[in-house]
Amino acid sequence: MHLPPHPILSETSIFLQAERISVQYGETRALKDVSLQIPTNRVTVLIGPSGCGKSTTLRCINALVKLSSGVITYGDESIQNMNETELRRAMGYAIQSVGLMPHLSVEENVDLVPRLLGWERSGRAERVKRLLNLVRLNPEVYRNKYPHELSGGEAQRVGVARALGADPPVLLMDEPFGAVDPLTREQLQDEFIHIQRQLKKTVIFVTHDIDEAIRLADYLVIMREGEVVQADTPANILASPKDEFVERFLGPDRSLKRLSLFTADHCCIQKVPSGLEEPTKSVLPEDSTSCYWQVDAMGHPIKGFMWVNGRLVSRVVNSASHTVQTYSSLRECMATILSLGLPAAAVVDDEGRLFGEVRFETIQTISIS
Ligand SMILES: Nc1ncnc2c1ncn2[C@@H]1O[C@H](COP(=O)(O)OP(=O)(O)OP(=O)(O)O)[C@@H](O)[C@H]1O
Repeated sequence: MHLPPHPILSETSIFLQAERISVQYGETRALKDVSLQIPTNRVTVLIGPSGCGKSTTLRCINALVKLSSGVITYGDESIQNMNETELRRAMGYAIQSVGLMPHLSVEENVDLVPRLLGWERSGRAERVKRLLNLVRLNPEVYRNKYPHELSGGEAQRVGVARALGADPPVLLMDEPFGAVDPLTREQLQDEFIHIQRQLKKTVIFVTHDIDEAIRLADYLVIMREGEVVQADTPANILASPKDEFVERFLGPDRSLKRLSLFTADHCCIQKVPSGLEEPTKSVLPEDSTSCYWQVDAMGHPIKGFMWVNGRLVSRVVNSASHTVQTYSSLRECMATILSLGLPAAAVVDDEGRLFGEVRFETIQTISIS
């Protein structure tokens, strides 16, 4: 390979790589001598302006497009030489338009690849249930629905569950969260991070959205006109964009974007003043950069307290939009802090119980460091 070794590439094994691949569609050279190494068990995000060759790269990896030259290898084998069953076992594919079979129920859609691979029927129903739970769709509610009965976000979730159907080590995702509103998109990103922490797949993810890319990528590949312009960790790219094109592509708010690189658990403080009762003066010093969190009997936050001009003032924090998860980005933490006007955001666990807090002061230090 002629690519310089890269830290993220040397700390993970490389199983999948493209070596000098080109693709010609008639007069159009969609890919020009692209070399890429995909870090195993990490998320690689391909991004670049429309028509730069992102989807073509993904389709080459899935052997849906014929290479004009070059080779893609998976382990020791050329993708081109793998048969359909081998490919299906190795790679799950989720796309923007979801591509669910309209005449099949949710269960049948998720079960599609395991069934085609001839897996035992007995274990498959259980697997569908587990996958639907994983993408946060209640199997009892959704199993027998048909695609036309789903919202855009629900359909995308089913698409992801289907791509995970046969438990492939590699997941190819082409704008999988493209066709939904920004709030649902953010929710799907959160869930994706949550799932990836558990499953640790080798993911190749195509997106148009630079914020999504920075948030999800371990390894970010910026493409332009059929070529790779820069491939590195998002932190390195934000710190040193290679040229003016990359700089323009990242946009002017690079320090704010850096906050998307970290999640709440990165700087969450767990021992924070909290209790079932409203606070007394003594539990929270007047110059505190922390909050006192009042919780209910289950440990769910109800109110956050802070000092304002010598008075303890409270804000209601009893809904998901008032709190953040351990895997929420610091950018989301910042938004929550600003919208509530508290010095910190309450971090909750999967059951919605108080886990700790992320302080404005800490975020500020990270954003300028
Ligand atoms: N089937 C095809 N036949 C002819 N040209 C194609 C075909 N598919 C893609 N192209 C061309 O190849 C180039 C790369 O397309 P590709 O879809 O890979 O880009 P992209 O970066 O994924 O774009 P977008 O972000 O708009 O989805 C474009 O110029 C496109 O017009």
